[in-house]
Amino acid sequence: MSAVIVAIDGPSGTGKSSTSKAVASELGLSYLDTGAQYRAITWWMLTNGVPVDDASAVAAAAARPVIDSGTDPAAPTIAVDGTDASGPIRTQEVTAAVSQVSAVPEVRTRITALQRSIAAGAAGGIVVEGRDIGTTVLPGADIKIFLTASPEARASRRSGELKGKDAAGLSATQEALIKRDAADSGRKTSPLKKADDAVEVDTTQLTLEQVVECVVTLVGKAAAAKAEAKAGQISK
Ligand SMILES: Nc1ncnc2c1ncn2[C@@H]1O[C@H](COP(=O)(O)OP(=O)(O)O)[C@@H](O)[C@H]1O
Ligand SMILES: Nc1ccn([C@@H]2O[C@H](COP(=O)(O)OP(=O)(O)O)[C@@H](O)[C@H]2O)c(=O)n1
Repeated sequence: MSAVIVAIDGPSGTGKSSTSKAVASELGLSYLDTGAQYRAITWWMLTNGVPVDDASAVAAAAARPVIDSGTDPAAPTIAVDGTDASGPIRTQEVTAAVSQVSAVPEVRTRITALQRSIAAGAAGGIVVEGRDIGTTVLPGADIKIFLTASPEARASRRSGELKGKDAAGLSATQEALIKRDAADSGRKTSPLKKADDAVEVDTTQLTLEQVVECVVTLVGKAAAAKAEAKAGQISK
């Protein structure tokens, strides 16, 4: 597989992380979870007493945390100021605050620059998943995929992850998910949006294996087209 850049976007619970990791592992590509980076900066704001509902306070602090993402799809990592943050970034407190923090333009500028430099450094190619990868972060990606699924399917997947510990209940989980999607889609800077040239895959009725197979096929086609275009240029 040549060094393809794959952008996978979509709302929460559509299968972005699971699909991206599996596709990257299967094709020998690096993997970047951009949601984990927004969660990491949000966790830093919360633990450092920055009021997350004050956009100017968040903007003023946006450059302070050092965020480091490991891009091995078999063992992705996220560290903040040298400390492993993979557990704390998944708490309900962070989930509830992340849309507010990620809407602040100074946060997006900083994290977008970090994402672009990680993608540029992935010599063997990379799968980058998030909300604005195809539209803003990597508009020149070799293949863009936009995953969707019904709100019911997404909520039941999220609830299933909590394995009986979904104290809030399925309908509250669905409500929180819809609220976060609305905030992510409605923000001014770089909202959650399908790129015009992205391929939309509705995963509601598909198993994870079927989604992975579909994406692997799409990436394979994009890689072949890229290799062919390159060969054409060389022979000219
Ligand atoms: N097609 C699918 N069918 C059923 N469950 C799925 C499917 N895709 C993902 N899942 C499960 O749904 C949950 C959320 O998936 P995840 O990849 O974290 O979504 P996202 O990154 O879009 O929020 C995970 O527990 C995952 O195993
Ligand atoms: N490229 C991205 C990725 C995530 N995000 C923000 O980060 C949050 C968490 O992303 P995530 O991918 O971890 O969310 P889940 O769908 O996995 O719960 C999103 O709700 C967005 O607010 C973003 O703004 N842009």
